[in-house]
Amino acid sequence: MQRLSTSQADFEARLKALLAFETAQDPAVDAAVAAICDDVKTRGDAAVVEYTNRFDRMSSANMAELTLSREELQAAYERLDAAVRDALEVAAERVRRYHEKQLSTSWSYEEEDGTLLGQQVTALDRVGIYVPGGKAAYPSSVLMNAMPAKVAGVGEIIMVVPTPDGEKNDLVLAAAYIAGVDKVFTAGGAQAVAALAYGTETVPQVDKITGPGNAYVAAAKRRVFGVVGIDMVAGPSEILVVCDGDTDPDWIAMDLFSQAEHDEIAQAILLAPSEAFLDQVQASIAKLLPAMPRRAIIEASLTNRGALIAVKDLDEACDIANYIAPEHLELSVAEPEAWLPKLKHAGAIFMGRFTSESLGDYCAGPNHVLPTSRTARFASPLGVYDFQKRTSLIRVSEAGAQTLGRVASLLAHGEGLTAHAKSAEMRLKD
Ligand SMILES: NC(=O)c1ccc[n+]([C@@H]2O[C@H](COP(=O)([O-])OP(=O)(O)OC[C@H]3O[C@@H](n4cnc5c(N)ncnc54)[C@H](O)[C@@H]3O)[C@@H](O)[C@H]2O)c1
Ligand SMILES: N[C@H](CO)Cc1c[nH]c[nH+]1
Ligand SMILES: [Zn+2]
Repeated sequence: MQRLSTSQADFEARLKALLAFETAQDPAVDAAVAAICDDVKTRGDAAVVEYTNRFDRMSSANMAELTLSREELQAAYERLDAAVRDALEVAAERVRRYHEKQLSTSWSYEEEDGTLLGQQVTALDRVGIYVPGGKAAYPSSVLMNAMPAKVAGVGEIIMVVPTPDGEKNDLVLAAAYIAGVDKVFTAGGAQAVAALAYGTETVPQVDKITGPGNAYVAAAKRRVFGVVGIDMVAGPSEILVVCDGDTDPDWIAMDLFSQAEHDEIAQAILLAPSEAFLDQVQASIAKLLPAMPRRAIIEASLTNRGALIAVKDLDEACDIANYIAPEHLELSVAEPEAWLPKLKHAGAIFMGRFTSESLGDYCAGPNHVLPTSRTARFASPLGVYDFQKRTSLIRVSEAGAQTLGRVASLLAHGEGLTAHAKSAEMRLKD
């Protein structure tokens, strides 16, 4: 894991190099994904089955073998250990309650002359949710995608999830059952994204695709955008911890591991105003890492995209945090609220020493599908608003047509658009 300091002359260049890890736009990945998407568009189910067999080491004969019914989801739910099932229910309920606050409603207002202006909010008809499953199974991601869609009132939710070696995860299926997912296909990667976007004999075409995934999933979502909507391109997980030096270094080391264990190219960075504290965290990492079951992934991630960075003070840490615009920002400091006004760019901010990022991953309530790769500069967490859309409403009264007609006519003539002008003028009384 790199040790950096903002006092180094080449710090900026080193930080940029650390952040410039963008495999989602790797030309080789893009080329492979383009071929897969075109093939699925042309050959439908047959291509989805072939790619799924190849990449997930399966031997399905047809799409029916990759289709799960609500009954199978229910059976998985019933097989769960009662304590685990309760935990899933608690998480689902907390996620639902949080997202209900995000629900937008239609509005309108009437002007003095009787003209009405407003906005009608409607839910999407059919969405596809991508649940990653290559290196780990993510029941929590089922909830984080499906619950806001449900709260928004989406008509139909189609889920895709890879099941490498054909191993289905009961927690994933049970989460789909709890969240009210309508159909599940056990396929992942670019082929599943393409199937949702273009539709196949078996997979219904959706209006929007949401959910995180690896570089192949990200490239496929970029590619099909326009045919369908997408939420964002959420890539490998990231954590940035800002610590004042007074948190148990073991806690901080484990928080860094928690995101590093997702992927060899996950990002884990610590900013602290004390070299001595960074030494302690480094020692904790060395002590705790050997016992971690996903040690190889964590080690690779910390080597590829990990750093312990010494800063001058917490003010400087906030400036760097804004530049990094991380998916998750842990503020492990005495008074986290005091620093909030300085922080603009992060997918989610975890405030205080007891708020481990992992609580947000599962059950705090806010969504864990968050902008990565510095896109928190302009993007927001997945939410109910991603499953709703807005339509403008305009009802002009006869009186309103007189005042607005004159304005529109002048502007239309200014643009040289005579039909526009006449259309407004014809409604003028004199
Ligand atoms: N931001 C979030 O909310 C969030 C949540 C959970 C996971 N994640 C991230 O999602 C990612 C999940 O990645 P994953 O790999 O575990 O699962 P995944 O489901 O995204 O990808 C697995 C699929 O990738 C495809 N694939 C693999 N190798 C391929 C190849 N050589 N050519 C073509 N296709 C290939 C296969 O079809 C396979 O089914 C991780 O980076 C993790 O950090 C993010
Ligand atoms: N940290 C991931 C988002 O980057 C979400 C997750 C799911 N399970 C565990 N973690
Ligand atoms: Zn996580």
